[in-house]
Amino acid sequence: MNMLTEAAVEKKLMTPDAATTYKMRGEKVTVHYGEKQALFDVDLNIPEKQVMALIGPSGCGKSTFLRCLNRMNDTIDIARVGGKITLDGEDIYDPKIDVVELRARVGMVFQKPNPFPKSIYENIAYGPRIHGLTKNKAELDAVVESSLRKAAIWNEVKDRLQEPGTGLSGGQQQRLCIARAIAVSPEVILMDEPCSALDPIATAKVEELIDELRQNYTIVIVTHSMQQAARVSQRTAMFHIGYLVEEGPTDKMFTNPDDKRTQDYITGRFG
Ligand SMILES: Nc1ncnc2c1ncn2[C@@H]1O[C@H](COP(=O)(O)OP(=O)(O)OP(=O)(O)O)[C@@H](O)[C@H]1O
Repeated sequence: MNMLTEAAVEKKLMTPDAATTYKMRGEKVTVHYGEKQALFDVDLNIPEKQVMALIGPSGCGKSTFLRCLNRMNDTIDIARVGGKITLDGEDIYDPKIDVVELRARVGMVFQKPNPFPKSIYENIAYGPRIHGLTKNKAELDAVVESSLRKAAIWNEVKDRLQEPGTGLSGGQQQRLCIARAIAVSPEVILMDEPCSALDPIATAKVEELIDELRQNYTIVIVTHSMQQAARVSQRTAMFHIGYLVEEGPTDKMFTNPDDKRTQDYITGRFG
């Protein structure tokens, strides 16, 4: 394939149109924390096998929206979610939905790497074991290895699988947490500022990994770094005080946004 064709194919992949498959759809999503409303009628669809960045000033509702996508807000007593969110067309707030299974399909990686206080091996093996994904030790070993390979950390840990996960560097711990999310074969991976606790070298590795992962997974990432959003995402959604301001191809959002608030935010005028 020549360069031009490759670029055209890439562009097509990156530009959702009528043929785009949306992995998740959010329709009129609202969230209240007690009396306080944190999200107002957010309509936002998540294209399959792309990276979508959620940006906006502190407190605008990015993490709140992210947490709606795998019902993590259910764990906050005062949170109430309204509207509709679907995964492959299925309403994830339907009472029939098994939330544990949903969170395996829509995995999450947090701001601060949070490995279990167990061995590197156990950190990865735990999920497949409780979800009954493997039949025996050999299969479990294979899942552990392939998850660590997909998270680009296998070579660094293969000789120390029985050592504690908490003994790794911050960047390694975050890739371990990504491997742990991958181990239960998710379809979507949610990342809430996954690099904010990492140094620039570890950040670069995680960003490289995110770029590789989008071949197989749908990724939604909350980030405060405009550079990071520009580097890793194909689509960007801008939030402001609980509202979705606009959403579009990352290139366009960073060069020619429709809304002045986006322009102001990406040029550092507020936030
Ligand atoms: N557990 C909670 N209880 C009460 N209010 C909350 C809770 N979590 C978030 N909020 C409020 O909801 C609003 C949106 O918060 P959220 O954390 O989603 O914003 P954010 O854009 O992710 O912010 P940041 O960039 O600072 O992480 C804020 O006003 C926040 O104070």
